[in-house]
Amino acid sequence: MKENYYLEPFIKKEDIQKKVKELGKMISEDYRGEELFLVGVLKGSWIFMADLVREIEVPLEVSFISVSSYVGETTKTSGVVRLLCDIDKPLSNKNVILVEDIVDTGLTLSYLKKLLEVRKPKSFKICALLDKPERRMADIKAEYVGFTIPDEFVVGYGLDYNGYFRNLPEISILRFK
Ligand SMILES: O=P(O)(O)OC[C@H]1O[C@H](OP(=O)(O)OP(=O)(O)O)[C@H](O)[C@@H]1O
Ligand code: HPA
Ligand SMILES: [Mg+2]
Repeated sequence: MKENYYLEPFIKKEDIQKKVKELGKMISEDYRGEELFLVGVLKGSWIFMADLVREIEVPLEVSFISVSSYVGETTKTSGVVRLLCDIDKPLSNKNVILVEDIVDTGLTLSYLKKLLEVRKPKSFKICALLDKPERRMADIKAEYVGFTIPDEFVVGYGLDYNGYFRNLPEISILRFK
């Protein structure tokens, strides 16, 4: 990757951990006595998903779906959501929570909501670590949100730019020089 960028610290590792615990607690209380089927949206949600499931106390299964719309060296969506790999199990009679790293324009989640709701889950909710409401193009809302953030391109904790930075334990704003 070219070195024409710098990272501005934004959300500390400890603050992410605290928020993930809170989300896990909220979800555990809401689904007490029930079972859950969590669907992670690859690749961005994989780290968040791994931490979140360990904070949820109700019995649960995990699956993943892979889609992509931000392709290459860009901070703008292509506007076209591509399904790369589908879930491995039916969703009928499951309490589904779709787990996302970020809701930005909302095009990815709006595509996924339409795709999955026709499979007749018992219930369907969305949990997103980050929400960037200023950029919304589709009418979509997550029921569980970690942090509401301004219109900045962020990386780390699973979020990438051109495939890089997912491994950073904190979330930073990517700025170009
Ligand atoms: O609300 P939107 O504007 O649609 O943006 C959010 C989506 O974009 C990113 O995925 P991306 O297409 O970059 O794939 P990735 O998860 O593999 O990085 C992110 O992980 C969300 O899934
Ligand atoms: O701010 C972002 N960072 C990384 N990936 C993204 N996909 C949508 N918005 C973002
Ligand atoms: Mg991405």
